[in-house]
Amino acid sequence: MAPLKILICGGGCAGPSLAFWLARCGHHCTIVERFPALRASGAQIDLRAQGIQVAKRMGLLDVIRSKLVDEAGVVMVDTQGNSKATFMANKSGKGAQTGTSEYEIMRGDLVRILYDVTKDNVNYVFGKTVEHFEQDERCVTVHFSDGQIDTYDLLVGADGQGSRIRQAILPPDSPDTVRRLGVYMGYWFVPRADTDNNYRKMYHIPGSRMVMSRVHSPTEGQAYFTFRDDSEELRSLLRAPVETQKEFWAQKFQGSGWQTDRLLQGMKTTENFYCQDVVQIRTDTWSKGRVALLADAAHCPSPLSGMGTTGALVGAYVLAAEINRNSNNLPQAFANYDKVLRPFVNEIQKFNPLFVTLAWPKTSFGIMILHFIAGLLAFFRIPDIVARLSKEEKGGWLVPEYPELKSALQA
Ligand SMILES: Cc1cc2nc3c(=O)[nH]c(=O)nc-3n(C[C@H](O)[C@H](O)[C@H](O)COP(=O)(O)OP(=O)(O)OC[C@H]3O[C@@H](n4cnc5c(N)ncnc54)[C@H](O)[C@@H]3O)c2cc1C
Repeated sequence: MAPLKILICGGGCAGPSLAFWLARCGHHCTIVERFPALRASGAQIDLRAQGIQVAKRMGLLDVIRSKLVDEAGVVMVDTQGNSKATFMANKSGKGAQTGTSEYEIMRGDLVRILYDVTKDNVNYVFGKTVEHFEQDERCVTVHFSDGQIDTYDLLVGADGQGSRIRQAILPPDSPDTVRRLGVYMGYWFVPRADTDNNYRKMYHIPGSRMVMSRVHSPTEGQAYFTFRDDSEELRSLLRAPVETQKEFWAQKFQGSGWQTDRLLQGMKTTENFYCQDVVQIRTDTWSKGRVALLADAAHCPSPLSGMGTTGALVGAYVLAAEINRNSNNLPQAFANYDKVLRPFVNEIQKFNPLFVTLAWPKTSFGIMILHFIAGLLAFFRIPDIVARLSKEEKGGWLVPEYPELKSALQA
């Protein structure tokens, strides 16, 4: 079969994972990334469940292990920093992961790992994007932001939850694909304090607010500020200049106890600042003609799920295999991709809205109840026992075998 000429829009976690497999199968891949350089930023992400198996099949587990963040578990604290409940990571190698995965890694480190294993046989173009495209039964003609025009056998949108490729292929009357979960989140890096240890700290504040801190290096940590609000007005905050966004977080949390003021102080000078409306992407349309969507662009499960990166690695593996198997028949490739992956995606997107109400209590009384219940569960080690007795594979979905990908890797 003739190799395909493939354009992937987005050089985050999913785009390079897809190119990893396709390039090894002999296809010609170009990745266009809007950011002017490798966007190796972001906070701590985790690899879980079937994502660990795919990373293993990519031969990347050892290099990922060498970059893991040492996080022992999660502690809920009160205003004085006293522990109210502690949940340990399950590092026994048996059963399922708990809130802290065995594979916690900084997003920047994973992006760099994926870039390093693809840069020699994938063409990366930074500071450029797809302005628009048109397609017929023979090719996709892509118009780039620098005025260049080129044709490809296929185009993949791996451009994250706000995907412009998705917006271009979805039918105009398609139901709302962005499901807002009613939580806003801002996170940034802060200098590590002497009192910081390798536990993630979680501090609840009346007014449905919650702050988390974790550390990832001898000198640096991360602050996560979150609150529950499903009003529309705040959405414009995400489009405001960074200084306005910072002002917002400072006003909303200043003087709220525990270490919030120290973490807000760190925000003023941080170079790693990121804000988001917590959403899921749900759509029945993952492809149109010669254009397909991948990972967050197709099925972002939300950061609350801890499954975004796993979804990216697993989705890239399935899409690459189906494109490679059906390179003469792309509609078949995309239909198989949907059929094989959809049950896994349905599993990682399972979400009960009650979780948000319970996890961000509104009043001091609500926080007291949360601490009491969490304390009981932690005391009897219920999450730990449940995790050890559970299966890691989400929903029992097994990563499909594609022997040709394995052979391509060994070649
Ligand atoms: C800067 C950043 C920080 C993040 N931090 C966290 C975090 O701390 N915790 C967490 O759970 N998740 C985080 N995420 C999301 C997480 O990486 C993804 O949920 C997950 O890894 C799935 O990967 P993805 O490749 O689909 O999306 P992403 O990793 O979001 O990658 C999408 C890529 O596409 C690029 N892009 C977007 N639009 C265009 C365009 N029009 N043209 C070309 N390129 C485009 C983006 O710059 C990005 O490099 C972050 C994402 C980004 C971009």
